[in-house]
Amino acid sequence: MPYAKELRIAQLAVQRATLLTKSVFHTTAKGTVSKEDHSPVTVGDFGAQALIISALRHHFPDDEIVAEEEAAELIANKPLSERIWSYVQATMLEDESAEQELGGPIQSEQEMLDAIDMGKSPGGAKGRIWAIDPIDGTKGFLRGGQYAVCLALMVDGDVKVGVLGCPNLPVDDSAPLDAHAGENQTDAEGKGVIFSAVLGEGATSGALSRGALSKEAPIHMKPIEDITQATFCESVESGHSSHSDQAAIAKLLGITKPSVRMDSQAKYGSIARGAGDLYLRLPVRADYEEKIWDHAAGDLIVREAGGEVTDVTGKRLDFTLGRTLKANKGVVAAPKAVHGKILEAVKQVLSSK
Ligand SMILES: Nc1ncnc2c1ncn2[C@@H]1O[C@H](COP(=O)(O)O)[C@@H](OP(=O)(O)O)[C@H]1O
Ligand SMILES: [Mg+2]
Ligand SMILES: [Mg+2]
Ligand SMILES: [Mg+2]
Repeated sequence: MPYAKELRIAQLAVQRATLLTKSVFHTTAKGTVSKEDHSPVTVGDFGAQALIISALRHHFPDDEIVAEEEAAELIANKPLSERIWSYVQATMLEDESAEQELGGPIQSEQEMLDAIDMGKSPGGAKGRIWAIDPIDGTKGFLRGGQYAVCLALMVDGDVKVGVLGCPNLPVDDSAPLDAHAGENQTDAEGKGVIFSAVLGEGATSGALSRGALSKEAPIHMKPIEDITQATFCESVESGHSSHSDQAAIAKLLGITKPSVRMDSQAKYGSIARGAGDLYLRLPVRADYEEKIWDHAAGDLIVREAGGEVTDVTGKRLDFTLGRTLKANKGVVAAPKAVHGKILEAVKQVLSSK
């Protein structure tokens, strides 16, 4: 299979990073600080990013990396840096050979800070570029809701590999779609799923494990016979996508079921495995540029599962333009057969505003 090594390393790296986020979640002080745009970042985001970048550097030292977080804040905040370092040191895959495969532990706090700062590539249309969102849905993570550790490889601006680690989603692809699923379930009861895709090779899901990778199975979007019976997913945060526009679109399509609100790219994973049907992300602000790390893995996983992903104008998401999706507005993801119909409703709602 093409990109077999990249896929395996990405899956192991995502799996290890989720272990760190889970241990941070179980402490009361998550080291939350507010970034310049007033969004939160935690010990979990920084630590997960350090661990993923260290694994990528070990195997693919010449690849570029576009990652969400940077170390500037930590250089000025030594206690926070030390806390992250203690989690990074303590996190390893329980399977020793898998841990070794990732290149072993980061050697020092400084090396950790350096790793965090290796994600500053401007991105673009040329070469091999990894996109990392160490915790997507940080607000969901803090609430005990959904979040995802996200990693994608782009080659010449085309997403080739995508991996999403979703520690709070049920493993079972046929479990009913429920935004609160993870909240009442333990890991032993089957919580934690990893979604993956390689371009042209399909999409899969498997159990997130604490060690070696688990067995995976192919996933597919659910064919929709009757759009009025569809379930659509949207963000929890009304500041990230327009709940009112999404409700108007659903109404126009005759959808009566309430939306399922969940944070993060767990939405892409959920529709890719047929637990939900549609994902609508209508812009709230005309000037917001979606970040590539918020979409690269999910876009590929949904397309490989039989879906179509475009923006609200019907254009494919364009990952060639740098760290943001400058040429796109919003996201409309649906099974291929009905995407055109959904898009018509989106356009109609937007043009009547
Ligand atoms: N005004 C806005 N419009 C759209 N997305 C936004 C936004 N402000 C922040 N976001 C992004 O929304 C992501 C979460 O998506 P969702 O709403 O689907 O859970 C955040 O990722 P992080 O949590 O990684 O920062 C952040 O990048
Ligand atoms: Mg963020
Ligand atoms: Mg994100
Ligand atoms: Mg994030």
